[in-house]
Amino acid sequence: MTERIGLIGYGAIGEEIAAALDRLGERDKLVATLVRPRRAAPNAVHDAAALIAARPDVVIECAGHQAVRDYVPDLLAAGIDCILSSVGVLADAAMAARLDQAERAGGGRLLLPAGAIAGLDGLVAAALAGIDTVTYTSYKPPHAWAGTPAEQSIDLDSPIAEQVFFEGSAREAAAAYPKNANVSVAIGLAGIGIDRTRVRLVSSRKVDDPLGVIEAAGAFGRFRFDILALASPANPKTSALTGYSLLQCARLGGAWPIAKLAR
Ligand SMILES: NC(=O)C1=CN([C@@H]2O[C@H](COP(=O)(O)OP(=O)(O)OC[C@H]3O[C@@H](n4cnc5c(N)ncnc54)[C@H](O)[C@@H]3O)[C@@H](O)[C@H]2O)C=CC1
Ligand SMILES: O=C([O-])CC(=O)C(=O)O
Repeated sequence: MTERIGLIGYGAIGEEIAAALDRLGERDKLVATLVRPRRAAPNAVHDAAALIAARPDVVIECAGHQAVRDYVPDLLAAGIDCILSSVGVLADAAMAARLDQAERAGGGRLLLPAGAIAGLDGLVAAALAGIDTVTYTSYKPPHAWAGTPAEQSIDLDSPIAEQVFFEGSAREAAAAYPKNANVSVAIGLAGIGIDRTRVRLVSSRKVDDPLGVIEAAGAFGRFRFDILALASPANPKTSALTGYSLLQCARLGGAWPIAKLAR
């Protein structure tokens, strides 16, 4: 079991992880939290060097795509395993190559857990058996899409029950919606790739919390996963399940359904 955990970011997910460690009686495992100056957090540090100096076995990133770019290559190069929430950053091929290179140079593993969704194990198995199509549809209430490019496509205040405002590949979804479509890339990497995985993003008045639907079909048969995961109380964009997926990945030393198995 992992004894020393570091965090990058102390927002909705970071606070949920710290609270879960408290409930488990494992708070001492949180050896450093990388936050912006003046942000209070358990064992707060403010740069990658200080995080590395705290000697975590594993670091959980829950801060966003830019934080991955800024810190994760150095951590991997220092031999530290990194668990990403912001899996969508791998939609940027140059960044994915940089992370691969840092892994090879330093020995730290880049771990990509299921986050807000479920079913990666089925996708990984089906990828071997043969999958023809994978579609991920993300339904979130209108306010969860505020501050995203959805505002340029649709009127979020409209009384229309459901508005599909994006249809495209997982790569396109993750690049355009970095705070809402990270799981598209986890699904893509587990299954038929991020360019062949289709994504639909929907502003829906029929749900109060994020509803993710994964549908896959092929030589293996077909399956459908519906995940109605309650939104984090602190962030309507984020399913509260996410932090627990990241934390279990850390606690189990990376032995958790991870998208990267299939790459
Ligand atoms: N894989 C998945 O299933 C999901 C992934 N995510 C990812 O997790 C990220 C975090 O989500 P939440 O906790 O809900 O967001 P949040 O906005 O509540 O918290 C993010 C925190 O990170 C901090 N932060 C940002 N850049 C930083 C930096 N460079 N250094 C230190 N701190 C920094 C912010 O100040 C904020 O406190 C999202 O941006 C998204 O990329 C979110 C939901 C699901
Ligand atoms: O939490 C969710 O429902 C999914 C999400 O935001 C993401 O994939 O970035």
